[in-house]
Amino acid sequence: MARVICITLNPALDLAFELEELALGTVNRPKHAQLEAAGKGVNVARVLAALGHDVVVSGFLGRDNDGPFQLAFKHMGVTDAFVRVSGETRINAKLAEKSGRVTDINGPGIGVDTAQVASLLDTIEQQLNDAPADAILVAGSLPPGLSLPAFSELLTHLKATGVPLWVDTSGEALLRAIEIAPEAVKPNELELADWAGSTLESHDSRVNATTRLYQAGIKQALLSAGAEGVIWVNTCGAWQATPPSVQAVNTVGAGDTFVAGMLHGLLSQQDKEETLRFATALSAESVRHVGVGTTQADDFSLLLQRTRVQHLHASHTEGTL
Ligand SMILES: Nc1ncnc2c1ncn2[C@@H]1O[C@H](COP(=O)(O)OP(=O)(O)O)[C@@H](O)[C@H]1O
Ligand SMILES: O=P(O)(O)OC[C@H]1O[C@](O)(COP(=O)(O)O)[C@@H](O)[C@@H]1O
Repeated sequence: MARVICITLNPALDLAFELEELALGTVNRPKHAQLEAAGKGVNVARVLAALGHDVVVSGFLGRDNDGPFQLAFKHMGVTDAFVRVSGETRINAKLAEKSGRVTDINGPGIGVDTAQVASLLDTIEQQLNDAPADAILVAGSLPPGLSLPAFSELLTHLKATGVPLWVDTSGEALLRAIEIAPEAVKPNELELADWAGSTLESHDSRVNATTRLYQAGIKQALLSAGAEGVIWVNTCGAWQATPPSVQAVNTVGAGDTFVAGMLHGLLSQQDKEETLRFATALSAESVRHVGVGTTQADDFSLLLQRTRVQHLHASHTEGTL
């Protein structure tokens, strides 16, 4: 069992709607709606805790609506080390259609100030004094008020603790994170396209971009591309994983499930291919329903068997690793 600190700087209550088809500019009446404490680090924590790890959740939470989060943390069995700030945590709408298409409406979130960022760092330091951690994850977008230089500074401090730092973010924050060279990053192909300087639609372009991420100093460079699967480049080489074909009902949380699966495998000292197979199968499991993936699904072993993992030919990364 590992101890992991999952930081969500901008958490959310996810309001998931299940619709036949989204009709713009009119009243939609979904068959099903669900409100759940979420945000990238919270979702990763949910999966890791279910897999038996000791998890601390932190970041910034609005004081005025933290009830659903407190309940969720209790249910998950994680330690709540969120810094409370005044106001309400955002609600993100997730509109899932029968076709599998999902429209995300992610609010800006509540503002934080310099003192609250300092308080977050103190909280993490306190957690590390209480007990060592095996990994720190920073996941999701930045809340208003947290500038890019302040984010870089935060990551620099976290990296300086010596605990392997994993980052999953997007936009300018991703570019800043790559500059800091954490242990691992896991963008999707749209999120990495800006940094890569081109779209990442082809397999070769994805392998090249992930290899470049590794060369930029990121020891575990991971790129996900939905149903197309994953590229992973690390010191031992490059791998590709292709998930089994599943009926996609709601893809929200797939990336978070994948990150949690990778952390689980690596922190449990599992073999690399086994780790990648597990994380990919678990993320494919997650898209069949609202929320994160579970190993409790009846057919999980079948999903594992149907996940293809390939050690890429040396020519893909020749002279680079
Ligand atoms: N339609 C799908 N079918 C099967 N697996 C999927 C599908 N969409 C996502 N996944 C799995 O979830 C992982 C993460 O999904 P992706 O959409 O790339 O991440 P993010 O949620 O961060 O955008 C993929 O690498 C894949 O293993
Ligand atoms: O912080 P951001 O980038 O707005 O993302 C937050 C959203 O991402 C999620 O964590 C889902 O992320 P993934 O689909 O990438 O796994 C939602 O729960 C949440 O609403």
